[in-house]
This record gives sequence, structure tokens and C-alpha cells, in this order.
Amino acid sequence: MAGSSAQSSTAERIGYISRIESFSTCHRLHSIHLSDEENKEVYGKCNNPNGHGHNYKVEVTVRGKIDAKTGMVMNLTDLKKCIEEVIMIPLDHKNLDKDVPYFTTVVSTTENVAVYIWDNMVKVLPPGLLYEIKIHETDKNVVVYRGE
Ligand SMILES: Nc1nc2c(c(=O)[nH]1)N=C([C@H](O)[C@H](O)COP(=O)(O)OP(=O)(O)OP(=O)(O)O)CN2
Ligand SMILES: [Zn+2]
Repeated sequence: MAGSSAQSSTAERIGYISRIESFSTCHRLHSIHLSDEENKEVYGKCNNPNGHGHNYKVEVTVRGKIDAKTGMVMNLTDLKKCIEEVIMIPLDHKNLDKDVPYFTTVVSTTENVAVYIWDNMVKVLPPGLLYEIKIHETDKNVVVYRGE
């Protein structure tokens, strides 16, 4: 029958919604757990003492019930505010290693940038909603972190 489905219209449905933002930073890949020689060996050109820059694209995805009354998993306007607070204000146009205390001891790989964003995003989002942080470091390098 036209319009019928396995789930009735009153059943709970789960949606995934994402917001994408871009931010620019500079950094240097250099681990305090490695010697200078090992850092050069592991990170190569990315260990350049004066750093290098990226225009990152980050996708923040939340997963949850599509509210029957509002039709939303969460209001994207609220997600935008969270991204501003957690990503744009602390990271955009910053030197990751020098301006963000977290990266004083943690090497600023994109994996660790994703963990940093996850750990701070869960603090401002409703419990259990954050699903994924995806960062495009370059057009070719993409990192996904799901809090595992
Ligand atoms: N596992 C990781 N590996 C690397 C990271 C990282 O964050 N995690 N980061 C870097 C460098 O910081 C840098 O991003 C690499 O840049 P680059 O090699 O220039 O990027 P592309 O591969 O996209 O550039 P092409 O030279 O055009 O291929 C290195 N590794
Ligand atoms: Zn880099």
C-alpha cells in the first residue's frame, strides 16, 4: 500500500545530523616523548621548527531521536553555538601548540585534535548525543573519532 512502511509514523526514529565548519591554524608535529632525531624521523617535513598551516574542515555529527513534536534531533542553531564555543573561539587563527594549553604536552596530530574537540564537545551537548567528529586536515587526509 502506498505510504506504508515497516515503522508507523508514531514510532521513534533515529536521525544523524551534522554541521560543518572551517578553521585555520598552524602547528608543528613534535612529540615530547621522542628525541629530536626521532621527531625528525617520524614527522619529517611536519617537524619543521617554524611550523606549517592548515585550513581544517570539521564535521560534527549528533545522533538521536527525531522528536515527534519538533521534528529535530537537536536544533542546528544550538549545535552552531556549541561549535563556536568549542572549536572556533579556541582554535581558529591560533597556533595549536602555543595557544592551546592541551597541546603543550599532546602532539597536535589531527587524531588528537579530533579527541580534543570530542572531549570538549561532550561537555556542552546534551548527554549521549555526540556521534562523530570528522576532520579534513587537507583534501586528502581525513580523521574520524567516535569517542572510543
Ligand atoms: N596520522 C597522521 N599523520 C600525519 C598527520 C596527522 O595529523 N596524523 N599530519 C601530518 C602533517 O601535519 C600534514 O598534515 C601532512 O601534510 P601533507 O603531507 O602536505 O598533506 P597531503 O598528504 O594532503 O599533501 P600532498 O603532499 O599533496 O599529498 C603528516 N602525517
Ligand atoms: Zn600539519
